[in-house]
Amino acid sequence: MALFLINRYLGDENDNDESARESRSKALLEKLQEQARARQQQSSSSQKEENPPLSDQDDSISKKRKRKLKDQDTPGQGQKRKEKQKALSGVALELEDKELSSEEHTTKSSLPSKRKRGQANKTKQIQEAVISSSDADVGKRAPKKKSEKQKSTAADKVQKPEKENDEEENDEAERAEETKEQMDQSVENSKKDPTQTGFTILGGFEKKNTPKVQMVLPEWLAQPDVVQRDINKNLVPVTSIRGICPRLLKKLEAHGIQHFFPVQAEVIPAILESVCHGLLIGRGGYRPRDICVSAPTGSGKTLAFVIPVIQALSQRVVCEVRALAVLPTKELAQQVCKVFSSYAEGSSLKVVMVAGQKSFAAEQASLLENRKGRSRNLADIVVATPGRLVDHINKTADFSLRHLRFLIIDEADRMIDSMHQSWLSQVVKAVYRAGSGSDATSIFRRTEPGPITAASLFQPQMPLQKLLFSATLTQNPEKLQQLGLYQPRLFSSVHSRPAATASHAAAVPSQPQEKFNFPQGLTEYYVPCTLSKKPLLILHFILRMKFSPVLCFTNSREAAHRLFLLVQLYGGVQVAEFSSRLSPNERKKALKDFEQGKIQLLISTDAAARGIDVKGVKCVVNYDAPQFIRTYVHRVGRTARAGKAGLAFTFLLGIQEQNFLQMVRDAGSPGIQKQIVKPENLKGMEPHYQQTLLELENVIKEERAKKHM
Ligand SMILES: Nc1ncnc2c1ncn2[C@@H]1O[C@H](COP(=O)(O)OP(=O)(O)OP(=O)(O)O)[C@@H](O)[C@H]1O
Repeated sequence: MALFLINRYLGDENDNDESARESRSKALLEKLQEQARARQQQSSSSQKEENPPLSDQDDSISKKRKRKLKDQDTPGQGQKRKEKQKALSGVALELEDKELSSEEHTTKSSLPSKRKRGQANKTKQIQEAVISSSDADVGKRAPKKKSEKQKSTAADKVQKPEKENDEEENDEAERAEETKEQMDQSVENSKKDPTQTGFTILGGFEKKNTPKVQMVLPEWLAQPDVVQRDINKNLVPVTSIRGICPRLLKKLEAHGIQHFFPVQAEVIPAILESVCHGLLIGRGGYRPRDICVSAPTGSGKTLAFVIPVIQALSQRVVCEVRALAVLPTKELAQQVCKVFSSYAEGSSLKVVMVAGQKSFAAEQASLLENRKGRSRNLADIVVATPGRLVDHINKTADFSLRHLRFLIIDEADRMIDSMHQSWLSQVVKAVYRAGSGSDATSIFRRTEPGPITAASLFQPQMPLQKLLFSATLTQNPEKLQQLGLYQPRLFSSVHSRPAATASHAAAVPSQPQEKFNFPQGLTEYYVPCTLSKKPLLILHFILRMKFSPVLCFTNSREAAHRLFLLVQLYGGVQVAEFSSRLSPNERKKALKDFEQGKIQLLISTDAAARGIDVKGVKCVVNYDAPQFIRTYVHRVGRTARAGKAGLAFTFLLGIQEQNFLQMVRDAGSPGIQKQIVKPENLKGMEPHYQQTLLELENVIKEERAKKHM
């Protein structure tokens, strides 16, 4: 093979006379060897002088390689190899000389050491090429590894036996290891003294204790007007609140209300005060402050806005939309509309609901009437869900909010979460939209409030006052900021958080656990259980413990439906479900039946978790543990309302216990107790329950089949 290469170099590869070619080659070889040896001696002595470490390295590598190959060779092969290597060294040097002479023109200026290093490397490459081909001759070529294929060094272009590759890889690894050690050392040194290496190390790998960002609450959030939690001990006679007309007092009496609850006693006077000089301006001639209320579930927040709004609007002359209450669900809108209507009864005020309970056209007809080509407003107070409200703003011609004085946002934290629907910005736009005709030129024309100047105070403006209510109002200023509140005033029964204000600069830890208030009459329990025993437990609560009516919450409508079917099949319990599976009318009927005591167990999704006021619910069961504390607060708040007593049970799987209990305690629960239901108490129900499970499978199959038909 070596001879073939020489021949090829000499341009004789097509020569067919094998013996002649060989003798010519041998003669040439000997001649070349002579020359090469002389030159090699000359060059190696000068190389050693100039660059000893590199040549030493190369030498040691080639020595190692030779030793290894020698070990692998058979005696005959060894002899052959020696001959070939001899020949090769001569040829290689001849080649080098040729290449170098052409290179010399271009690289004369380069350093001699570089040139010699290049020579040595080339020699090595050619040697390797010849050695590998000789190995191939003796049938020792190993298949190339995938990873090796990817390497694109010059040596790789020539195939190498695997062992040789391995050796090179080892050498590479050794060199890489050394380089790494050197780098590590330099990093260490530079850490101690950056000037030593000349490099500045950016960033640090060690963990630093960065001080936490402290959240500072705005003053109005940190220092609220305190609302007493205990309803029963802080009742205020209705007659002691000034500004409520006799008609309203009579209405209150008719509803059996002689005393205001604490939240009502605080908030009603505050709202009435903002309209004491009429609807145009607030106290002292200034724009009234917005009001935020955070008070426990069932503490009477609805009347806290219904009474003052009706009182404020009772003097109005022309019917225009002056109050708008926005609620997250149809059921809640219906409930609030009912309260407004009952207290507006007997006055000239009109209350209209736009929540999708009726057709769009029917809602339009209840908002406006057309008389002799002129449309007339029919609503003073509109109670709406955000979606339907936006539809009317955009699609109902002449539906105007230009006279809106009160914007009530009930379940405010939930409504903030639905801000992405941009309903609030649409409402605000509609409020300040320029009217037509006399409206546009009127001195009472509304413009969006800007900075207070002499000119802005000169023109009286109808202010838009926002009233926010929730049992779990967020204290996150960023979230509240989305509502664009004007000098807000907070009424809150939550005062367990450390008070901090920008002016006092007292810090509150960032991301603090929000605290909520639980109704005073509520007793909380958790029941450890397994997944399969949950249905038995709920049956046990109603059939054995005689808890009724029970409002039971699941985490999905599918779970609610399955449990409903199971209890129905088991028998002996008046049960209904309440979820988005049902039509609005079916849901309305379920709630009504439950309230009237026709239903013992109402199985619901979180659709009924907020705001729903069903009188007489003695017990709430969290069949599925709620994932969020707000959901828990609202669910358990369906009982223990208006200062009454109530029980809340949460079924907990072993895996849920720790996290759930921690979450409830952190939120400020007065205490959740463990309630164990012994397995023997459920045993008697099990055979029938197993039977029911089999029936349930068939019923579900039938339902599915019907659905796919
Ligand atoms: N002053 C009062 N005296 C007696 N009962 C009252 C009084 N005020 C309100 N209630 C009754 O208390 C119950 C709860 O009131 P309401 O629904 O307004 O509570 P809430 O604070 O809005 O609760 P939630 O946060 O769950 O919506 C209602 O049934 C209501 O009729």
